[in-house]
Formats: sequence, structure tokens, C-alpha cells
Amino acid sequence: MVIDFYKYQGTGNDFVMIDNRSLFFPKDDVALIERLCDRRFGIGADGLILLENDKDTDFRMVYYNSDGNESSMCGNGGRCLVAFAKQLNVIDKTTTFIATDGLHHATVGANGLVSLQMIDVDKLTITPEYTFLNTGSPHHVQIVNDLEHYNVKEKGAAIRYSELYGKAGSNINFVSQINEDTFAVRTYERGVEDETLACGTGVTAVAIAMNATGVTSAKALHLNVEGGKLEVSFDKLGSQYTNVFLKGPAQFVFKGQIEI
Ligand SMILES: N[C@@H](CCC[C@H](N)C(=O)O)C(=O)O
Repeated sequence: MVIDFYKYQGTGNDFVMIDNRSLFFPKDDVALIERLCDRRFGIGADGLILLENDKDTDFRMVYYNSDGNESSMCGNGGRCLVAFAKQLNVIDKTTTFIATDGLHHATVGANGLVSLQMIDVDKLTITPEYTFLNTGSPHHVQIVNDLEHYNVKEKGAAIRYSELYGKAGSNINFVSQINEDTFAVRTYERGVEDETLACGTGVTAVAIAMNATGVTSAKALHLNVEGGKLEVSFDKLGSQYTNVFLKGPAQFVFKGQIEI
């Protein structure tokens, strides 16, 4: 069978997008999804996303990591899927869609930037060395020295596979402060098992963790990632973070057909 696919990227976090409103895609074929995401034997991507119909919202997001397994929320993937839904004329400039972690509202700006509302956060584990929180996906956040030369793959894998996170694992974010409201972030992603150029749920976790631990009092933060720049803003009420928004570019790269 030959299928149509679309390739998108958001700050270098890249995805294969498939319009699965007719439910033709073999969703349980882990090896197929892994092959489609393979950068040598397939199209190449950090993940694959299906756009499906949903009876209560504009569409449903189904997300797979590049290892072929369905996973939790992907912030950059969600932003790219909104741009894809607009390209398919499923939506115009605003949308509400459903993902594994619940409802998401999003807006496509005139500049092409996509702003995506993320889940509220009220549970953080704060230790002297790191902060752990779930922003739709699990994230370990740790400030390090010399981020530029940090071995993210090696150090990230060591924490991801440590006793701390057990079988489920976690995504691992290494952070360095640039000024009061700007941070540089490099992320090791679970399910890709490598550093990616950006992670949306990751920078969201970093922004909240930096505020919660008093590193910054800013509620609108700039996050510089390897593939570009993202913004995260939120309201804080006691220990609860609400109206959490992740904003940044979401760009169509190319489309094509592939035999599966
Ligand atoms: N790149 C993503 C995160 C994708 C999910 C993650 N790899 C996991 O399995 O937890 C993002 O932009 O949020």
C-alpha cells in the first residue's frame, strides 16, 4: 500500500504526519512506525503523529516516538499537528483538540507561530539536584555547568535508565540560565533515546521548574534550544500552574508518498 505523508518540524523537533481520518493506518505495527521514522531506512523523524476524527473536538492527536511506541504528550508535535490540521482545512486559526493528556486549545498566529495550551501542573518533586514534573510527559530538570559541551546523550541516558525512574523512564532536560527570564535547554528524549533539537513538554517543564524553585520569578520565559527559540508563559496560584502556553514555530517541510 502506498500512503501520503507530510513532514513538519518545530524548532528542529521533527515529525511524520499522517491524515488518518479514514482509520487506514496499521496503528499496532511498531516496526513499521519505527521504519518510517528511521533516518536511513525511512522518512526520518523524532516521532510520527496521526490526525484522527474526534466526535467532541476538532481532531484527535495520536503520538508515537521514533522507537515505534505510542507515548504521552508531545508539545512540539502538538503545535505541528495544529499547523497540519490548518493545511488540511480541518481548522482555521483556533482549535480545540484531544490528546492523550486531555483537551488542548491552540491558536495559529499571523506570523505562523503556534501557541498551544498545555496541562495544568500542581505536582512537582523538588530536590537540591533536580526537579521532576509531568507536563503531559514526564520530565527531569537539572541545572548544569558548561551546557554547551555537556554530553547530553550519555548523561541523559544514565538518569533515564537509573533506579530513579524505573521501567517507565523519563525525559531528561539539562539547563543553564542566561538571564532572569531566559534559559538554554538541551533534552534527552525517552523513546528517541538520544538528544533531540527541542522538546516542547521539556521546555514547559523547565520554565515551571525554574519558577517553582525560585531561580526566576518570571512567568513568561524564553527557552533557547538547539533548534531555535520557544516561549512558555503561565499563571501561578499558590503551588498551581495554570494557563500554561507553549509558543513557537511549526513548519511544513515537505510531503511525499511511501510504500508500507
Ligand atoms: N518531543 C516531545 C516529547 C515527546 C514525548 C517523549 N519523547 C516521551 O515519550 O515522553 C515534545 O515536544 O514534548
